Amino acid sequence: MTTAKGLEGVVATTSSVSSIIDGVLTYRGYNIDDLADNASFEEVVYLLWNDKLPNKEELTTFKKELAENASIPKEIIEHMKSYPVGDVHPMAALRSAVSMLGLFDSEADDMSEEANYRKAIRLQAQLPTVVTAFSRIREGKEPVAPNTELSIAANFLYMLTGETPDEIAETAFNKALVLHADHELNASTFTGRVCVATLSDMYSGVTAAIGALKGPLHGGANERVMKMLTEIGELSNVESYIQNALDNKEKIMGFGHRVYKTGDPRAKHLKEMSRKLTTLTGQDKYYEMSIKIDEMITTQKGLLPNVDFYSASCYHSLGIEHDLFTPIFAVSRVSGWIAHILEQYSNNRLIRPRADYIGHSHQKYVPLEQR
Ligand SMILES: CC(=O)SCCNC(=O)CCNC(=O)[C@H](O)C(C)(C)COP(=O)(O)OP(=O)(O)OC[C@H]1O[C@@H](n2cnc3c(N)ncnc32)[C@H](O)[C@@H]1OP(=O)(O)O
Ligand SMILES: O=C([O-])CC(=O)C(=O)O
Repeated sequence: MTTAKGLEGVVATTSSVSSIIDGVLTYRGYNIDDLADNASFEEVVYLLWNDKLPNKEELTTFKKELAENASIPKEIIEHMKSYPVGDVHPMAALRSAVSMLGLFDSEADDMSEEANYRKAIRLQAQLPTVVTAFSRIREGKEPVAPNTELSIAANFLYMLTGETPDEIAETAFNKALVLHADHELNASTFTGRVCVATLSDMYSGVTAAIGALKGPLHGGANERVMKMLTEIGELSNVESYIQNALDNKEKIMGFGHRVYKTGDPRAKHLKEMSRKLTTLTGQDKYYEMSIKIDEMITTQKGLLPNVDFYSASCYHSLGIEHDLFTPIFAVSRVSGWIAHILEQYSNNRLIRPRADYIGHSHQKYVPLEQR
């Protein structure tokens, strides 16, 4: 048996959802650069699930289906109100609420293709509502009901603040959602696929994936990037802060990637968005600090920024609480998780690798009273 620590380089499945080939990311064969510059998030979700871009009529119907399914059961809102104030991370709240959504879905265990598609719509539509409702509840405010006239991007910001966002904010947020939607066999997607490969239900798969995304080596890195920028505080502090972290062999959040060694193609879009948004909102110091960190890490470690690095200053400029950054990742990535879950169901085999046993052997059982 050969072992690959962290399954590095192991090809665990075939997939036609997204690809990373020679550093180029595509969703269903469409280059991410084209999608980021031109597509709505809803178009991308449709593409991921249906293997084709929607025409106008299909998109209108799809958006309507999503809008009509965005409300969440009042019991889930009441449940969120009972969480210990100040102690609950929004990713933990999201993980619990998504699991709970399954309790209120009478089709949760219906594994037919039709029921799975209806659940996909409900999950995609409801995740933004859960995240924004939790954010308001912990601030002592009532959740804002989804507005069926708005796009997913605009609706998220609307439900968060109670105000319809301007075009700049909506466009930027839409682009961020497009860029985060799918990413081949990343850790959370793999987790979701492992879960449903036992023929477990979609809610279990998405709940498991949320748990995997939460970690700082994966989706949780974007919140940590902002923590680092906040701790640094000023451009003049970057050098000593980063040098100290590197000397102490600490990992710098938002840098490095298991697959990309010549750069994450999403980062340039987020870098430009960060430049624009920080300038517009008078927060340019966060962009300047990010550029300086980027230069230092690239020069000293040869590591490049990943999707989580510049997204942090983007979301900060949009006035979003820092611990909501990873839940926002989930609001987008649920589209990719679902595409992979549907692909797994359509050609399933249990995922069960082996472990190379390195523990004790030939141990002799000693009765309790003799130990
Ligand atoms: C959406 C996403 O999930 S993108 C990734 C988000 N995560 C982060 O930004 C967290 C910071 N980055 C990392 O921890 C890593 O680069 C990962 C987890 C993304 C990829 O890791 P792997 O491919 O497993 O590389 P691994 O962690 O083994 O690192 C290899 C070497 O590079 C170093 N390294 C990797 N990333 C970093 C970093 N961000 N800062 C400093 N050193 C780093 C490691 O310390 C290690 O050095 P060593 O060989 O001297 O021990
Ligand atoms: O692919 C990965 O390992 C992590 C990543 O960038 C993502 O999930 O977007």
